[in-house]
Amino acid sequence: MALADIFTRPADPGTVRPAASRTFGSRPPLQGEGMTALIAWVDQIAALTKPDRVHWVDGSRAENDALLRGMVDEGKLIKLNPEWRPGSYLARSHPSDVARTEGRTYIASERAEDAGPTNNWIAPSEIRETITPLFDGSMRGRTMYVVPFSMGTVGGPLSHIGVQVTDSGYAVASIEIMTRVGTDVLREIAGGAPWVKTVHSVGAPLQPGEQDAAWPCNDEKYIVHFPDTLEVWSFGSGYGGNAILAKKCFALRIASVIGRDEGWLAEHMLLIRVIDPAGRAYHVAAAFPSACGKTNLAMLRPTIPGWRVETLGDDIAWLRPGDDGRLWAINPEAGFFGVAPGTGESTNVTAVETLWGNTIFTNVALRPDGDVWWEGLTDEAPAELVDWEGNPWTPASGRPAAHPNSRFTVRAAQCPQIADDWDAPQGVPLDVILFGGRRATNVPLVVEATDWTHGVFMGSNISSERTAAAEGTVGELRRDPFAMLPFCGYNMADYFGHWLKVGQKLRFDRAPRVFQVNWFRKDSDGRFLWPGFGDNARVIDWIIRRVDGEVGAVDSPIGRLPLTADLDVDGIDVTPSDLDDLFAIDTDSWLREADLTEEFYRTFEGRIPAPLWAELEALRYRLKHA
Ligand SMILES: Nc1nc2c(ncn2[C@@H]2O[C@H](COP(=O)(O)OP(=O)(O)OP(=O)(O)O)[C@@H](O)[C@H]2O)c(=O)[nH]1
Ligand SMILES: O=C([O-])CC(=O)C(=O)O
Ligand SMILES: [Mn+2]
Repeated sequence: MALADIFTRPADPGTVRPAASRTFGSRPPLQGEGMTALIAWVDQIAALTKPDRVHWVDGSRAENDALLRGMVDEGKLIKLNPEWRPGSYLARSHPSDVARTEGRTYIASERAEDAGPTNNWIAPSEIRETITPLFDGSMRGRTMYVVPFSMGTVGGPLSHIGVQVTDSGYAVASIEIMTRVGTDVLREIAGGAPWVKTVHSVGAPLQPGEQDAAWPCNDEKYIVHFPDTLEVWSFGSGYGGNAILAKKCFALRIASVIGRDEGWLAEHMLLIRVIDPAGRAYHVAAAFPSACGKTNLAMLRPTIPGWRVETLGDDIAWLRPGDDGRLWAINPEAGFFGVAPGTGESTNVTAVETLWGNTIFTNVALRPDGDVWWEGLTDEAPAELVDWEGNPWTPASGRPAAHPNSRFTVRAAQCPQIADDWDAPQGVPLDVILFGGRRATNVPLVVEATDWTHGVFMGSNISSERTAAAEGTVGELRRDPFAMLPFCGYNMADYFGHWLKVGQKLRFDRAPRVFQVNWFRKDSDGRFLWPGFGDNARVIDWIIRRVDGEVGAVDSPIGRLPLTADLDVDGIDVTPSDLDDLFAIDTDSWLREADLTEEFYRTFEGRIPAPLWAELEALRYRLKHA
């Protein structure tokens, strides 16, 4: 018996895994117009990509086990020692395929102005001419998997369905963790539910008898979105956001366009329920750029007594105004694709506990005992490791053992503090929205927006230092409005306008309150001024007390700041002078930021909504007259 058979997955309240009852991988005998259209589309893609086999994925345990076992046999996954990490695997990507490739990511809307200046626009006909020959025969020698998935509970009022065809077993296994996969989704499609078409090929056809690579991919990469026809075509990469098309491609880029047309918002946000010492519950959504702390805040363990956080989502939230004038949110995903480095007992113990088993790790280091390791998991590195590229490693090697963008993929239901109702179809009503980024200077620990429009202005101005989550120079400051710069599927000026419009649908006294936070401010020696992680609960505490009207605030040119006495810093190493530095507002720097905002707004050639220009002028006025 294979090890994979011994270690069964724990009961998972998030999904019902159906039994594999019919011929393995064959198309289920469902009828209906929707099914006919799906079959025709699958046939068409197969005719183009020419796989050896087509496998319809049913999401069953048996199927998943067979897939993973096959990948181990082919050398594509390393099975971890089940004594330490049951049901878990390590994948090592090609060194050229370790992050999203934003330069190769396109929005192919009919009109260039619909994509806007922040996206790589390309004409649909032109890019189809470029990529069709690449997909022609691209799956030769491989299996083409047909993966029906739902974002949000199957059939839920905020949910949306997609189908990914892919020639990557790694992508299939990841989608099975990150979304709800199965025949119940096909039943929805058969019954006429609309669905998004997503096509993925690693772009590495095999000649008969040719030995496959451990991580097949292609130097040429194209991640192309067609918002007008609700399609995604991704070629050449097997990595996360490039290959799990349900995630950034569908649930953000395509969904943002659907949301624009239907009156809701698809956002790069974590989602939590915060419970105060009196037992009152509040819902908080927070938008931070990639690798800026969403997963960490989503799994927060407050260091202040009496407070509790329940996890609802760690990366994506879909927000919709309800009939009650509140803004309702769901997490459309079913798993976490989290950054490994920096995840440890002292920073995010919840994540460490979530990863006990049933996890796919990508590009972390391997221990001699068959478990995994990455920088920050423990204070001290093991004496001997195999690094993410498969080479021997010791602490003296002078390079990281795990890739800085190495990741874990694990089901949400495995998180020890997941909310019981995390997949409730109607979602939760939001009390607070946070915007944040990684800023060594200028941006205070927390500042409150005066109203919705000011909050939208704040969101449109988020900038952050670049991280390893995408290609580019780490540390360089870039503007990342709403943490959506790489993920908004349409013109960002229109997107800002859409945010203003959504605000008008909310009852003014029930709209979420908006705050900007920055856990990453440093002193002149480059030391973080704020301890972060579990102590971020202290900032949340202040925010919740603001929402309840229990504490006042100080008006500043950029928004409302806490009165120093109201921020609970009992028992942490934050001096009064640190606090001054955390909240210092340098007028000249902010005036320069305002100039940069103007420069940024001007790139949209007249499309920025007037209320945001008014906010900018008001900010300048306040700064000059402070
Ligand atoms: N100094 C400091 N670092 C933090 C804090 N929260 C998170 N980090 C670090 O920031 C990095 C990324 O954190 P994540 O929570 O994985 O970021 P994310 O926003 O979920 O990233 P994506 O999955 O790429 O969207 C990790 O190395 C964390 O250790 C904090 O409060 N303070
Ligand atoms: O999409 C990815 O590859 C990883 C991710 O979550 C991000 O970059 O925000
Ligand atoms: Mn994350």
